[in-house]
Amino acid sequence: MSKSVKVRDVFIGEGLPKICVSLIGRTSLELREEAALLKELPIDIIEWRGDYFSEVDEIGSVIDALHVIRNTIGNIPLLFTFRTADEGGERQIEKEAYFLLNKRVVETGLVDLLDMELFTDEEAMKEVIKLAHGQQIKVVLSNHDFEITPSKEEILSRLQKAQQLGADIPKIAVMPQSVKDVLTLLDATATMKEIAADLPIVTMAMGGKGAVSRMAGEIFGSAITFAAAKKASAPGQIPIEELRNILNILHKSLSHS
Ligand SMILES: O=C1C[C@@](O)(C(=O)O)C[C@@H](O)[C@@H]1O
Repeated sequence: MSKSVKVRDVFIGEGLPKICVSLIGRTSLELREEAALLKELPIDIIEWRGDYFSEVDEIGSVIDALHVIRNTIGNIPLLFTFRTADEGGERQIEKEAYFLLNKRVVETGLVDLLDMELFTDEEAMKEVIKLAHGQQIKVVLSNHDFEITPSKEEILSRLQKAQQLGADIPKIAVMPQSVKDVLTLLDATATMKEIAADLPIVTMAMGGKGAVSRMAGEIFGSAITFAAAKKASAPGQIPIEELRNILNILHKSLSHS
């Protein structure tokens, strides 16, 4: 039985995969409007994609925007992510600025989860993880491959590396070039679930071919699925209401088996 991760009232890794939707506003005003919209939808977690924010270089503006988001979304768990251009994000950032931003966000205590990219400076990353854990913030260590799907062994080794570095939730997103690649991702997910049974993991194959991986997490072992509100934050995301229905259908089938 795998251990779940509790953020506010949400148990990640138990029951249905949790639906996460990204805030991708460029200004504080846009973020407020988006957050108000998301609050009314059947979602479990909100991700703020800080790399979309036009004032992300100004720590003060980031903190102000965080207050706006937190005040708007109430008790919904908030994940902060700065996705670098190297891994499919909106902009590039110096390593030092990346860690400083993540540290400052953690220090506010306004977020519940923090995403950091796996392939970066490990010492600096460990320091932020320690800081986050001191604030009861859970850490997602992620990796994105927008070109290909690595081998099963490589996917497993990346997820395990995330686990060894102290992730509460290891995550990987890959791009399938074929249907077999989707199977590779699902196979790696199911295997990781068996060998790392005490941690929830998050996996997805992006693009149209990979969409099934965003629906079938409860079967194969992925604990969070990212859905699209008005605009997707990655290729292949499914609209929230449709995804919710599919998750419910698969959940029912599993409880009958
Ligand atoms: O890492 C992820 C997953 C994602 O890339 C996806 O494929 O749904 C979407 C991103 O916003 C998020 O940070």
